Amino acid sequence: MEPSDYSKLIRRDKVTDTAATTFPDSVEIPEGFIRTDELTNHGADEAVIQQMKDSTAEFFGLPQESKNAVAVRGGGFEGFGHHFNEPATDKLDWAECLLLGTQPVQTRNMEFWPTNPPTFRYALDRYSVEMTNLARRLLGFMAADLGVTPETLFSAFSNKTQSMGIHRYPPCRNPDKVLGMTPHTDGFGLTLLLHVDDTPGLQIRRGGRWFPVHPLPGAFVVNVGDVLDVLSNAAYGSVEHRVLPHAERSRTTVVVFQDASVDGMVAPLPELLLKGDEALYKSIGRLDFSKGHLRALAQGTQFLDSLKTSS
Ligand SMILES: O=C(O)CCC(=O)C(=O)O
Ligand SMILES: [Fe+2]
Repeated sequence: MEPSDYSKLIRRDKVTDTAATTFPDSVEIPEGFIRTDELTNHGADEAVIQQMKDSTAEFFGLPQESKNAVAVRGGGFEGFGHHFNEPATDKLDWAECLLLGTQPVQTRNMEFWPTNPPTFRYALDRYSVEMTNLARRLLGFMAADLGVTPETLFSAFSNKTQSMGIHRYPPCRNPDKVLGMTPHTDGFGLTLLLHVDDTPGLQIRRGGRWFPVHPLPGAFVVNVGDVLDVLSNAAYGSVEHRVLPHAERSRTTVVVFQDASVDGMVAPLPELLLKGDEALYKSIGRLDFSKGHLRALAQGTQFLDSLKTSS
């Protein structure tokens, strides 16, 4: 793998359009939305990725009662079902989703890990490790870009929670009437999104407008979450995104969230502040951060705004 390929992702200035996107040349790719469209040699094992895709597609193809074997229970997050329906709008997102905690290994709730298809658990386990490693490679380049030691970012991310959202958005004849996923920013460190098929649907908001992110074969979409936004002291901004359903085709994605914190806190990296940077965010405990993030989502507000030191 060529380091230069990774460093391309980290650029925060103008990134020129590639064939796979619909960003007009004049539009800057949003800060912090570090896309891996040129990065087909990301170093993750293709066989593992393929098995993850195949198992995912097989799982969603099963009859409803099979999928409900791992249905979400009570007020819990993990399991299969309809998550993310916005109480404020009373609208159900046009999606089915399997949510799982995948790392650290000892925190896994295996009752939510499907045994059908029989390859799924194995695929999930191997994919989980590949994504931990891919994130680590990205973090190495981010550290260089931020001017901090790699260990600073590695330790912020190591042994933290990794979770997966495995989504299927069925086709919808009235795509303008519903959303596949409500606008939000991700409430973790780093998000690694794999398109299982080539159906478009993901959009990001920039300057009040929505821009489509088209799937590119063999590439990951890498999204900065709110936690990394704070850790990087706003060098990498998280970006609001949403999913629109497609009129004729279903769309399936596997989304991995790598969490991060420093001594249980979400705060600008001390090493950045030691260099003399002014903290742009207040520090907050990891749990309070989650609560605030969820509350803001329900209210349709931006949680990070409330953490800005200038506000
Ligand atoms: O499926 C997608 O394209 C996006 C999913 C997403 O934004 C999420 O799981 O947070
Ligand atoms: Fe998201």
